[in-house]
Amino acid sequence: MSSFSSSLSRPSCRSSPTSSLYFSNHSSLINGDPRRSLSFLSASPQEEICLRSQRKSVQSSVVLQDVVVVTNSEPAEKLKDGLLSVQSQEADKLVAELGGGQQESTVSITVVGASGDLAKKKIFPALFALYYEGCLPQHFTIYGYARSKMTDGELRDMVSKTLTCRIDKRANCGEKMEEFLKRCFYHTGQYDSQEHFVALDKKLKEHEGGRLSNRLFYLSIPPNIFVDAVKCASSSASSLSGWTRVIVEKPFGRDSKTSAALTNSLKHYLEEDQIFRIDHYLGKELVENLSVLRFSNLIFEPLWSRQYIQNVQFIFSEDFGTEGRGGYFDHYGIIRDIMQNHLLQILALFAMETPVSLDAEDIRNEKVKVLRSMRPIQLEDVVMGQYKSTTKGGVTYPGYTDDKTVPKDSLTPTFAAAALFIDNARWDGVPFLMKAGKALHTRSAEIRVQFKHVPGNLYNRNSGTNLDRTTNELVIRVQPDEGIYLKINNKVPGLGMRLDQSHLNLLYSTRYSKEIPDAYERLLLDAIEGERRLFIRSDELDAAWALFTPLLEEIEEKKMIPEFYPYGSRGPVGAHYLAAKHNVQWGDL
Ligand SMILES: NC(=O)C1=CN([C@@H]2O[C@H](COP(=O)(O)OP(=O)(O)OC[C@H]3O[C@@H](n4cnc5c(N)ncnc54)[C@H](OP(=O)(O)O)[C@@H]3O)[C@@H](O)[C@H]2O)C=CC1
Ligand SMILES: O=C1O[C@H](COP(=O)(O)O)[C@@H](O)[C@H](O)[C@H]1O
Repeated sequence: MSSFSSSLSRPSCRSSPTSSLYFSNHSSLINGDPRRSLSFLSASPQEEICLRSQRKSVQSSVVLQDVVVVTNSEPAEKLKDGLLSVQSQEADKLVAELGGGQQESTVSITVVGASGDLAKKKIFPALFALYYEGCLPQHFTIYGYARSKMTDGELRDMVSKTLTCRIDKRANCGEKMEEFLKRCFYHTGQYDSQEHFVALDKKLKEHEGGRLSNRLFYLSIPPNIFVDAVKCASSSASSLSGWTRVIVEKPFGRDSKTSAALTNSLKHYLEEDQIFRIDHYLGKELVENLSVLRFSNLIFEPLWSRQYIQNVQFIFSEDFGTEGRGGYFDHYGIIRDIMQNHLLQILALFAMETPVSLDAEDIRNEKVKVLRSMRPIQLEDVVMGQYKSTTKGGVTYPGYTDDKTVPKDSLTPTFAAAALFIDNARWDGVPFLMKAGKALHTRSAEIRVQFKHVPGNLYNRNSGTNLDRTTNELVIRVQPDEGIYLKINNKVPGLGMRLDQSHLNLLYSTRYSKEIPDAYERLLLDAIEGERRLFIRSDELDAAWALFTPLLEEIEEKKMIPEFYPYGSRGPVGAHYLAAKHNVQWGDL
């Protein structure tokens, strides 16, 4: 099976010891010096070094058992035979020399809100996975920061309970966990205390040991304290020698006004390029693959328009309720929690024009353009629901308002469906339907592209009476059971002429033996590398809020009452009427 790479490709960080040459074009420059380039790299099995330079500058990758550094002063043929191989522990020194005596660097990652749910569930496990894969730099330290009193040992205990190894990554996993935990520390502090951040800064400096310091702060805290934490981190714990970046978790405000206020406050302390607004759906494998599917397969891009596509559906469903997050959720609701960010981001990637390049700014420019071409959502194109308690098989499932943190008379929607339109030449008149809900019958996220009917189809009479059932549909299943399939009409084998609909099916678990990395791994690594492509730029955020704010205000002003649906059902029937109004049938029925 062949595999290939591009300048955006990320070779698996710690390549397994092998002598294969993947590809090499010797074009990356060290310190911009056109006479010298860096090909690289791998780690020895004993000591991992993930020598990963900016992907913009490194385009070649030679993977060998030892760390390998080559310069393009050698002709290509000679490089293959005469690679300069060094012991892994010497690699940094050598690279520093090649880089003109550049200082060794270190990355300190501070998880602000380390005692919380997201930190435990996602951030520490993702950092460990990156460490296991050899993707973290040689010199790195992880600090947990929160108000809860904890020792380093207690943090390590807490974190160790969350770490797992992938099924295909069992070798030395226990050892790796131990090594990783030794790099994790904890600092107790208030989020608005300069003094506490000064103390953190002091500890970070001790670990950095005089190396060039790069610092990443992950704000895993409630949004009302984002600005306090950013203020303290930037004034008292910024790096003085390297970069300082801040990952901000959603929600980025509740509407255009509050989002703009948050952006302004953040920009008071940080430059836009220091702010990494995370939308973890952009880090999901199948969402990353959307552009690959579309732009690297000739068969799809020509069909990607109103000429062939009848409608597109973005569907998110969870088979559990707000469980434990009712307090947060009630203030936001499903439209802000899922549609305005996760589903809209996927829609923008789906519908944007071809970017000039894969550069972050080129992609984000196209996303902004398509978002700004969209019509603000009309209330009559929205259906809302809220789950109610139900008893099934002797088990009673709670309703949304049974959650103690939710007001009994809450009108917050836990389900919504909406029809959106893009007023540009490519998509004029094509309904983009979104559906998102909690406490439904299943957990899934998918994109469904329903194509138009075949004009004058010769085989209509062999396909049954319902023409809608014979349209082609491309399904991108984001989760679970990641896969892509295309529904096609096919002749049922036999002497007669009968057609049925079958699937051309790319199921990831059967095609690829590798386990799929969690979205947070990709995004954390991108933030460490300064790759902004999958993070939300402030103008994208403005455009996203501009679409939803008038609708949200109207819903709140009019105190719209959501339709009730039983926990574990398929959601309110109103969603079907909405689809029918736009001549669409939901594909997930
Ligand atoms: N959990 C999830 O699945 C997801 C979360 N997010 C977002 O990520 C961020 C973190 O989420 P999550 O971990 O669930 O949040 P938590 O509610 O668990 O809060 C994280 C930490 O912040 C501190 N904290 C909580 N409330 C307050 C408060 N009122 N004032 C000061 N400090 C407080 C607590 O630490 P201590 O008391 O020790 O200081 C807590 O452990 C939030 O912005 C959330 O919206 C986004 C997507 C999914
Ligand atoms: O951002 C959020 O996402 C989760 C769903 O994420 P997933 O990766 O598990 O699909 C959702 O449960 C939560 O309400 C929302 O805030």
